[in-house]
Parts: sequence; structure tokens; C-alpha cells
Amino acid sequence: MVDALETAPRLAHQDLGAQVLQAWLDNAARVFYLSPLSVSVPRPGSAAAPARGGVPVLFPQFADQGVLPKHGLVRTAHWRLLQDTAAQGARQLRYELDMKPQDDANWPHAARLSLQVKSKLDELVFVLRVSNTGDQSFNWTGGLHPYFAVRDVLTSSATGLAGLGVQDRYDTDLRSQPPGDLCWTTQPFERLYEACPPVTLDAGGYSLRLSASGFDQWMVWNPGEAGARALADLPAGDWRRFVCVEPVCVTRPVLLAPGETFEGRLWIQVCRH
Ligand SMILES: O=P(O)(O)OC[C@H]1O[C@@H](O)[C@H](O)[C@@H](O)[C@@H]1O
Repeated sequence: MVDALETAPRLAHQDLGAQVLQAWLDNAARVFYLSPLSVSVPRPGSAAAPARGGVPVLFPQFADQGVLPKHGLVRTAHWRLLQDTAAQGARQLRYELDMKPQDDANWPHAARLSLQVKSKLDELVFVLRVSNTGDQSFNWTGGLHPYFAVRDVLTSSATGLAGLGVQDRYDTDLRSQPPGDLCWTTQPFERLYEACPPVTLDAGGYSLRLSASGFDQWMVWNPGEAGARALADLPAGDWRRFVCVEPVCVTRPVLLAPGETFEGRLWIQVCRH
């Protein structure tokens, strides 16, 4: 009998941003893209940079939609690792971060974040919890930003999104996802979906079944050939090696009263062809 632990994805991770960097399946396939040019060591005068790849956590601001640094404050914060274990056929990680009102003048709130990751056989589950530990309500946007490794984004596709309302950064007249599979070209792609139904991503060689709860939108992003040139931490040509399908809350910020907790989950199931 094969021990399920032997086949559960191995995980690499770092406390900066509680960022899962990689998950290896038992055949050594990598679930996530991770740029070899990622630098997480702080340079004098600048904050530590999150790795380009894996699964960054975005909070309390999605992308550049507000006054905070792009994608918020926690992907450049050092989290506490509370659990890193392998038992009963599963690997489990748990990170925690406490945010205090005095940490950032533009977001003067108290919150506790926890990220739990569980890998079992061909499955990964991410659970992000946000608790309001202060005495005033706050709202936030953000979520998870997985960089899914694909053989070639130009031959990859995703199903499950047809007919959903969209906001597209580059095609502002587009109102809904056209019928058929979603495919990518050499052009930059950034499309926010109005909901978060299950999606199947054909990564080339295997598919990833993605489903989420708590989060209520998908953001699908790939910088394309031209957009990638502006990303110093991405080798030329590597934009073809990933697509980000991100479970997020953007259009409807999450309001948390004192003592309330949000819970968002992402399930990633690897299906061999
Ligand atoms: O380069 P960053 O800060 O990691 O962001 C990557 C991309 O992340 C996506 O989620 C956003 O929709 C894009 O606007 C953004 O460019």
C-alpha cells in the first residue's frame, strides 16, 4: 500500500508574505510557476519583494485600487509559522499575522490573518481567515494570487467562465465572457469575473480543477509578451509559463465588524489526462 503522504504534494514556502512558493506532485510536476529571478531579500531602502510566483496573499487592498501599496500590506510582511507538519496522509502549514492600528497610517486597524494550507494526494486546499481584532469595523479587498504553471499559456484553456459578467482592463466594452473555452494570446490579459464558480484549467499534461468559497470573484491575469517586459523579476519568455486564476473579493469589499471573521477557501485538484 502506498502511503498517501508519499503522494501528497510537497510544499516550499516562506514566512515573507506566508507565500507558498511551490507544490510538487509525486511525479515531480510543479503546480505553481516560480520565477528564478525572484528576490525576497530586502535591499537597503526598499521593502522585501514578494516572490514572483507561488501563491501571494493580497490584503487589505487588491492591486492598485486604493492608496496602499499595490496588493496591500501583507505580502511584504513576515508572518509567524505555527504549523508545518506531515501526518495522516496530509501535509499542513499554518501561518498567522497580527496587524496593529499603528502599523500603517492609511489602514489603522487591528486584524489577525491566518493562512492554512493542506496538501493531500493530488489536492491542495488554501484557507485564508481574516478576523477583526479591533473595536472598529473595517473593510478590505484582496484574496489569493496563485501563479499556476502551464506548459504554454498560448495552448492552455479554461472552462467554467462562459456567460459570466466581466470587467476587462484592456477591452472595456466587453460585458460578459464569450461562449466556449477561455484562451490566451500574446496580448496582456486582465479580466475580473462577477462570480467565482468552479473552473477547470488545462495546464498541458494535466488539468487543475479550481473551486472557491468565501471569495466571490475570479481575477484572471497574464502579463502577455509586452506586459512581461515591464516585470524585472520575470525572465524573457516566462510569461508563457503561467496563468493566474485568483479567488478574490474586489467589487464588493468585505466588511468586518469587531469580532467577525471572514473565511475564504481555494481548492486545487490535479486531474491527470
Ligand atoms: O506585479 P504585481 O504587483 O505582483 O501584480 C501582478 C498583477 O496582479 C493581478 O492580480 C492584477 O490584476 C494586475 O493588475 C497586476 O499587474
